[in-house]
Amino acid sequence: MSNPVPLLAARDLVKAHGSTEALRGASVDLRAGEILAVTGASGSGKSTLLHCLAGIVRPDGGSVTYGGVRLDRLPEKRLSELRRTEFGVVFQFGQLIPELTALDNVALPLLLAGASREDAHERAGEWLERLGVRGQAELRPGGMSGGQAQRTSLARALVTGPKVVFADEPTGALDSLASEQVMTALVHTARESGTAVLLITHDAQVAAYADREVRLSDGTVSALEVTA
Ligand SMILES: Nc1ncnc2c1ncn2[C@@H]1O[C@H](COP(=O)(O)OP(=O)(O)OP(=O)(O)O)[C@@H](O)[C@H]1O
Repeated sequence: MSNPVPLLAARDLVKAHGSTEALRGASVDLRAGEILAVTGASGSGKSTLLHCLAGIVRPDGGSVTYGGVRLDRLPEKRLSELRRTEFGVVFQFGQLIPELTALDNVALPLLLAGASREDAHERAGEWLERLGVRGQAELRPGGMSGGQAQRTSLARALVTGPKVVFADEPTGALDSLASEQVMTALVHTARESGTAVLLITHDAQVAAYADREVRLSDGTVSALEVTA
């Protein structure tokens, strides 16, 4: 393997939601630039694993290490800064801001990071172009198709140049054609920019876009397959 040291590593993660043990000792590695699919039945702990890896929730036990830094031990302020600069996130229902145009949605993370309005809009436009939705730049999310909205969400996740994109069922609400377009755009842009992707899906056709697949079962990683 050219990249033996993982960029992001979870070891023996334990996380409970009330009395439900969502993770019971899950371990997974994500290497720089790789696309990793996390599959498993509903309720097997996929979203909880993503939330722990992305530093959105802290595990009850085990460790999450990113580039040698223990994420699970970082103070909240440093953790949120790291999330903002190193990570991008896409959810099943894009979660774009409904009042803003596609261009403004994608420009927002840059504006929050201190970019000028002109620069943010220029870069946002470039990313919409790369994801094939430049023509929708002035539309609000309500006026777009599901696939266009998801590609806009991908542009927003990628615009800051993250090292990792976390995608939780990004095609879960799309038909198969839109799903294919979103996955093609995600894989192409991630490869081009060297971004690693942790992709949660229950769809085998979507998982087939990944370099590797790990399967969760009852909160532990039960199988590891090389798909490409
Ligand atoms: N906030 C929460 N409060 C209570 N229970 C929760 C919460 N989040 C998750 N759970 C429970 O934890 C377990 C794992 O949930 P998780 O969402 O991580 O699984 P999943 O594999 O992503 O499921 P799905 O494919 O249905 O989204 C499930 O039993 C779920 O009901």
